[in-house]
Amino acid sequence: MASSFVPRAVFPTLDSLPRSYFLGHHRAGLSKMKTLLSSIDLVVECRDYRVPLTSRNPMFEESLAGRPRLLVYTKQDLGSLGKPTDIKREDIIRQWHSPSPVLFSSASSKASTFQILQFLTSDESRVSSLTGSRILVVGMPNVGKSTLLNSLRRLGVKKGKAAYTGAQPGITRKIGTGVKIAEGEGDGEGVYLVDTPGVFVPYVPDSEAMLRLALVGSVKDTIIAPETLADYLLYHLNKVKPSLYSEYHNPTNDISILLEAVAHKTGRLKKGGVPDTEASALWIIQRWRTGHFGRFVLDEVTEEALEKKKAEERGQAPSYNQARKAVKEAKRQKTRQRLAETT
Ligand SMILES: Nc1nc2c(ncn2[C@@H]2O[C@H](COP(=O)(O)OP(=O)(O)OP(=O)(O)O)[C@@H](O)[C@H]2O)c(=O)[nH]1
Repeated sequence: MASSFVPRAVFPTLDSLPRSYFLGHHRAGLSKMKTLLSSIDLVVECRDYRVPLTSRNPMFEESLAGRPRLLVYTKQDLGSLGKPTDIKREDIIRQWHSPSPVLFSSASSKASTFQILQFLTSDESRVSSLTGSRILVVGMPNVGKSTLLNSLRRLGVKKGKAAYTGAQPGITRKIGTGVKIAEGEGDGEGVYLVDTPGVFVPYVPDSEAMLRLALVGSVKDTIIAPETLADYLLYHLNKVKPSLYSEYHNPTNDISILLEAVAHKTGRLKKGGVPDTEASALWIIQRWRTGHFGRFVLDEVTEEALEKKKAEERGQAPSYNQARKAVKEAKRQKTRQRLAETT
């Protein structure tokens, strides 16, 4: 019976999970951003609303310091129901970034795009009178940078799509030349947005943080087994409201039971009617990413959690080299372990 169901209190630590997804084009993108900085008036850093703490990439703060920053929390529609708890969370996020301004956006909300456009076009002091204003849009992979750019352009200069978007990370590979999102007074003037490739954090401190980033789509779906990711989603669904998947099964902590039920109900079956659990896992994950199976935040955003996160960052934010060393050491350990198991 549903009333006797007890969700898992913790998700197990998965030591074998990769902790890095820092690719060649991430590093190249970041270096190019640094070289552009002198011609940039403002940095818009996009973060995913569903992982406000986990999606912080310290490399943006380090590499792009010295320029004013606007924080835009994207995909608000996937994490907020507009309830008092959501509004409280947004207040905490604003306080966290103060004095940098913070705005929240949903691709489907013209009002949120309008608010961002107003901000980007209103501060006269940022606009250089000869070249117009140049704004760099940065963020983790798949956070919605290109979508935001297109929405701003549509609203600001009534023009169509200028940047490719897609459900998997890594669609934008190169830094663009600048897309006009608002007209200026003279020739060549206006507000220009420069789209950039998403850059992943060099090292993810724990397996749960990696699962969160993978669940929101910052990591390609081939990096973590879909069943593992679906299990992590189930852990959250059960914490939020197990009835979110009642169409498929009664509350359960066993992902294989849920995946089999989904496979049968949606026809994801292999030869001989065997449930295709991998395809079912991918389907559940995709459905959640598009707002089905509930709209909620994966990070715990409370004043205490924020203080804890800040203390952790002060104490142990690893440099890129330290992170690489840690990844290499983890790989070495794995190889040693494998060798020991085979001898
Ligand atoms: N529901 C919802 N989906 C969004 C929103 N913004 C973007 N998306 C979706 O998120 C996915 C990624 O969007 P992109 O704009 O391609 O992300 P990006 O940050 O440019 O990605 P990279 O190319 O990896 O840098 C797409 O499937 C978008 O449709 C939003 O506000 N709400």
